Amino acid sequence: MSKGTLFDKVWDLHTVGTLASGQTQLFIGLHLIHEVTSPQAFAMIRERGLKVLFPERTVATVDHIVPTENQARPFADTLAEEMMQALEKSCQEHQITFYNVGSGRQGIVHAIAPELGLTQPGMTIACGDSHTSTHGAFGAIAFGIGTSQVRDVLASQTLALSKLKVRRIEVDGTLRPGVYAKDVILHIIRKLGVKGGVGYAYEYAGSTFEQMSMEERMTVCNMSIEGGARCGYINPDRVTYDYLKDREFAPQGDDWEKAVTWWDNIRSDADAEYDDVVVFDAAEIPPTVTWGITPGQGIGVDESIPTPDSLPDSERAIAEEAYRYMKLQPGDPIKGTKVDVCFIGSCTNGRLSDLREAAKFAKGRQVYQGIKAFIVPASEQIKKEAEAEGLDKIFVEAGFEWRNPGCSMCLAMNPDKLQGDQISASSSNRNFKGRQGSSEGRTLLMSPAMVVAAAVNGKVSDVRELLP
Ligand SMILES: CC(C)[C@H](C(=O)O)[C@@H](O)C(=O)O
Repeated sequence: MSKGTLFDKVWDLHTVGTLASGQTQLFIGLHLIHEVTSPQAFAMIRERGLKVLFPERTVATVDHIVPTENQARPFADTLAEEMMQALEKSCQEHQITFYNVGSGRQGIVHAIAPELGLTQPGMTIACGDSHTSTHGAFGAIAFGIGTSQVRDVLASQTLALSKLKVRRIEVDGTLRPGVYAKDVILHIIRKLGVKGGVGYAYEYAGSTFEQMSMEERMTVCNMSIEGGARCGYINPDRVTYDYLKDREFAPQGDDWEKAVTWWDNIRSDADAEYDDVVVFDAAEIPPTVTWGITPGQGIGVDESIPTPDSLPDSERAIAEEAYRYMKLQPGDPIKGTKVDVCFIGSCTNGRLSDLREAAKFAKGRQVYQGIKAFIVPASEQIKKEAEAEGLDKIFVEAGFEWRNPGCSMCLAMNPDKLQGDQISASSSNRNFKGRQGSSEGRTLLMSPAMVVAAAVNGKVSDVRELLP
């Protein structure tokens, strides 16, 4: 095996050859598909009379368009119903495993592949979805692709790609109470910028990530793309193996031990060389909230919205645009900003540990009058497990709605949308203009615990004040 970073090793091991363009033809071990970016890819396959080369390496589910309330078919939204039917038909035609609504395994694609044990260290994983970087939490090289690349993977199980540089992002120390994985990644993006990672894979290393659970690691890797990095990963370790052991598609019996030995070998070597290294101190990371229209416009909950003169030249224009769109004043504290809607869910923060943490703060409290607050588990399995623990009851008693799994109001391709210029406290990953279903809707990104704090106070609040 070659020496170097995990990225280098996995890349080399999956290289089929070098193309005339100079790009690498890279073998993709696991291909995940959903209803939004696959229909045209299948149409192109049909037009060219091609077939899916390795149907057993593609797994499908439906997530973006699924209603979280009334899931009766046909869906009321005809476009959603068409996408659903197209996926059902294509999967049947090409013998692709499809985890449909009600299968017990449906959910956001980035939640179900790990929970089924499909996502494993050392793999190359692609999906027509930018948040595919999530799977890097397992030490896989996983990235989002466009529809024509979905076609390429279906037809050839390979992609034409240029190799990325690797930046090691080291965070050391213990997070302070009320500070979560979400705050870590929002802080990294705040410091390195939304374009800082362009051309890089991010390797997250250091004791802070080592102490994190797999679900927390997924939250971090998930938002790599929001920092401009096509993929982000964490070297596999005991935490990774404990999570994977005995999952349905994880190696079993003798194969398990062989796999662990192999996974240990693909970790970055201690003397690996990086194109860049950045170091952060965990103790300096505050509960973070975005105030603007990019995930890089984040501040500590007790900070004020930055004034133009406090910003570097390169950030002023986007800040001006953000003040206008968000209807927020530079210099004002973010704490106390009134919110209308509170959303907990998404591939970033809709997992069981997120719901458990949110429930701790919701227990015995009440959603503030007039606030719409709802919880969307990321998968059917998460929903079932949460219900078995009684988390749904805690939320409902506190005044939250308890919904069915899907991407929901992260991007509002289903009926869950903001109205007019409503402002949301959201555990999702993007605060772009119009992201949550209304062309004037405003999004404040934060951790699930911070969303609960906003829900019970009706305004942006510091979750540390709710700590026991
Ligand atoms: C629909 C899909 C192409 C899109 C993405 O790639 O990220 C979506 O998941 C998102 O989060 O905006």
